[in-house]
Amino acid sequence: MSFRDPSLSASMPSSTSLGPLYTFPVPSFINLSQGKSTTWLYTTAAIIAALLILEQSVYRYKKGHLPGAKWTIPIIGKFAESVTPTMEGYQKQWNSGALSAISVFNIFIVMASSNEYARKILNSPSYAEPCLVHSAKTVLRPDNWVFLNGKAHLSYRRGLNSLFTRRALGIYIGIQDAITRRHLNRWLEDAAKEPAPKPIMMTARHLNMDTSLKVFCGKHITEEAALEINEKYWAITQSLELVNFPLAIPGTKVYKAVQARKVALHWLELAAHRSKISMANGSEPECMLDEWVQVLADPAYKGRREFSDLEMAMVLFSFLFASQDAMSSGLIYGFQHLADHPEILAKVREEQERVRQGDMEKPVTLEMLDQMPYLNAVVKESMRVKPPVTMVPYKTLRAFPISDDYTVPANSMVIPSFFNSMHDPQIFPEPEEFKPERWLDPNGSANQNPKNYILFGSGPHRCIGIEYATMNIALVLATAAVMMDFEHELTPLSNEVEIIATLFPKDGCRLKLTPRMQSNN
Ligand code: HEM
Repeated sequence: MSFRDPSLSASMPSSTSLGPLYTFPVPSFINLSQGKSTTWLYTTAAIIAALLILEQSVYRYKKGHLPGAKWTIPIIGKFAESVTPTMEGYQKQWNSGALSAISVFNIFIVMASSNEYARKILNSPSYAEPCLVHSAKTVLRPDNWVFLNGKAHLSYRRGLNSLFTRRALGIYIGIQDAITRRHLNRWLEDAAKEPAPKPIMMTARHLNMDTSLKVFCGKHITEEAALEINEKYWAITQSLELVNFPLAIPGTKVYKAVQARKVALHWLELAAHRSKISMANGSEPECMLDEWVQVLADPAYKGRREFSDLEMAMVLFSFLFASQDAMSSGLIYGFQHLADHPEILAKVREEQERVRQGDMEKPVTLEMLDQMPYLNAVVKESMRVKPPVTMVPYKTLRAFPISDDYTVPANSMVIPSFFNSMHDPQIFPEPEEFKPERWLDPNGSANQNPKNYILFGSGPHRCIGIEYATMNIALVLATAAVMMDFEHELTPLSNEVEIIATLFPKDGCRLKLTPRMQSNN
């Protein structure tokens, strides 16, 4: 029934039961109980109609002149689209205007698709703060540091910066190199047994998870623990829908994700405990936890010194949460782009030969990565074409005058979207094309407009793991390029995008892998 149905509003006054003012003589032939139920029926209908009209009026008022549907679907709004999002749907929304409006379950949402507005939201902490998806607080635990804002966030985050210094990255890269080789060798062994092309979706996710866990915890986490976390983590990814069943009751996605988080936190907490013992016994730092414990013990360190095992575990879990899907997406598209562009893969291999001086077994160091500008351009370009994170939900703390003629109401969701910034044809001519060369010219429009490369966000919540993430994707792609040939089996779904928290090729990127003679290109 439409809320605009005139017969409905016409019947409203006579059907309300607001006391003596509206009492009518009831003919004696009408049975009293039937009369009462009819009155209740009309009353309920009137209330519902009033609420529906109110809902529409509030939506129209908040939307103002922004593009977007004139009316919102009663109660659920664009819920159906948010459950099965498509790139085409998002693109339509982004292209409808630099700011556009939608509503889902009466949450008023403003999408900001231009670079200017996206950056403005990310850099206006007094007006808007990150709110992540609805399930994130339950999955991560509300006391996780990522939910801090303002000064408390700033000072907590400052303490964590020491985990991503060049010195720390120098420790991590050795671990990344070893884990990557181990996994890629396993990929090749499996391919030798079953040579047909197979999707790398889950194997690449496993490689990422294993790398992260070993970088974070080193020898303080067992193989069994790492395997168990990897197996259970998929439940967490699946719970990251924009709107989810709100209660974590058995059977729901959020419940399963919470169980997975409990397992992960248990192992990470144990690892923190072991790291503290190991460092107290005078060991050299071998992973992120060790580095953290050592920094805290440094007499020159000025921040808070005491972190319980659980608190450290929650920080590491926040890193897993922030990185697992984004890094996997970046990696899988990296493989797909290289496989689809053999001429670019050949240039990556040329550079590897040169920097590794023919010794393909030599572990990659930070200094070697510095000498691989082409590889870095490949990684940058691959994530520009298919940005793993296309948007981040923020919420307004108060009315936010985002432009001269529009103010986002308080308590709205406001979503900076990154896709259009990174596909702006003025800055990235032929934006859909994979062209690493555009990053090699320091005077080219890509390098001259760094604000458009908004892949990792901007402002106080900008990604803390940028260097770590890019170096890991670079290292895996470079190692794969020298160890194996990968042939992409193109299917009708290869260029279709699946959105599962981040972007993935719908067919999972089906590769045929064969070992490579390492000395030729
Ligand atoms: C390709 C990989 C990655 C992408 C595309 C990515 C992207 C992002 C984006 C867009 C944000 C939100 C920024 C904002 O609101 O302005 C973010 C935040 C964050 N990322 Fe990443 N990220 C990646 C990898 C990582 C890794 C490897 C880590 C940690 C090891 C990490 C840790 C975080 C954390 C902790 C935050 C929240 C920061 C805060 O609130 O202060 N991310 N990331």
